Amino acid sequence: MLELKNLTKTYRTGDKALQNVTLTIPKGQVMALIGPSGAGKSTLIRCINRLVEPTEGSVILDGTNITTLGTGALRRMRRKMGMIFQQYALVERLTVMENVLSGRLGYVGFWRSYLRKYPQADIDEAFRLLDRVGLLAMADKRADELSGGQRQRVGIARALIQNPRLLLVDEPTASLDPKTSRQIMRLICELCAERDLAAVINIHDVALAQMFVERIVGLKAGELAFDGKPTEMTEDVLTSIYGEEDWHATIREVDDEDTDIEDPAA
Ligand SMILES: Nc1ncnc2c1ncn2[C@@H]1O[C@H](COP(=O)(O)OP(=O)(O)OP(=O)(O)O)[C@@H](O)[C@H]1O
Repeated sequence: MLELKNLTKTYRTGDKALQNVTLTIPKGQVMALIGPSGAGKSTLIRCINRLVEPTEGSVILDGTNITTLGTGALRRMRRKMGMIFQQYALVERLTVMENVLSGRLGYVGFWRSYLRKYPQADIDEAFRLLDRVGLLAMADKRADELSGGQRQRVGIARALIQNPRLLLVDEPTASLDPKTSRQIMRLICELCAERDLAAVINIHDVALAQMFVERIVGLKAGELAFDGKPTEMTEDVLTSIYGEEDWHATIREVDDEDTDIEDPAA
C-alpha cells in the first residue's frame, strides 16, 4: 500500500507544484493521474521515489516512510519502485535482452552487470518476461531497431524484472499512435492484475485512462481536484479540472471495443 500524506513541493523558483496532496493507493490498484500541463503530475510521481525531494509531507510504501530514508536505504527502496518512461530510456546500442537485464542493476552490482554476468535466474526471468510482453523473438535485436510500441514493451519488462512493489509510469503512451497506446495500457494493467501490483500512471489522454484503470485522480494547480471511478468523470468534472471546453467527444464509453489480439510488432 502506498500512502501520500500532505505531500507538498515548492521548487526553488517559488512554483508550488504540489500542495497538501493526501492519497492512499491500495495494493494492486492501478490509478491514473490526470490534469492540465503544469498541474504537478510529474512532480508527484517523482516525489514518490524522491527523484524530486518533497518540501513537506510523507510518502509511505508498505509501512516504510520513504521521505526520511538515508542514501543507502533509499537506493534499496528504489529497487522496489519500477519506473516506465515516455521516452523509454533504453540503451540504444544494447540488445533487448541486455536492456531488460539492466533492470537488475540495483541487485547484481555494477561490475557484474558491466561484465554481463547476470545470474541464470535473472536471465530465465528476462526470457519469461520477454515472452509475456510478446518480444521473445526479438531478444537479440538492438534497441534502436525497435518500433515505439516494442520499445515500451522492453521498458515494461525492464521495470518488472526489478520485482517491484509499485510501478511509477510517466506518460507511457505519449509517443505512440492510438492503437499501440491502447495495447500498451492494456498490457500494463493486465500485468499489474497478474502480479497484484499497484501503479500510478501519469497520463494526458483521459479517454484512455477511463478505458483501462479503476481509479482516476485529477490534479489542478498542485491540488487534488478529483478522485473517483472512471464512470464518475463527467463533463462537469473535466471542466472543473481543465476549464470550459466541449468534452462530449472526449469522454468515451468505458467499454473497450478494441479486442484485437496483441500485436507485438506494433
Ligand atoms: N525543476 C523545476 N524547477 C522549477 N519549477 C518546476 C520544476 N519542475 C516543474 N516545475 C513547475 O512545477 C509545476 C508542476 O510541473 P509538473 O511538471 O509536475 O507538471 P505536469 O502536470 O507533469 O505537467 P506536464 O503534463 O506538462 O508534464 C509547473 O508550474 C512547473 O513549471
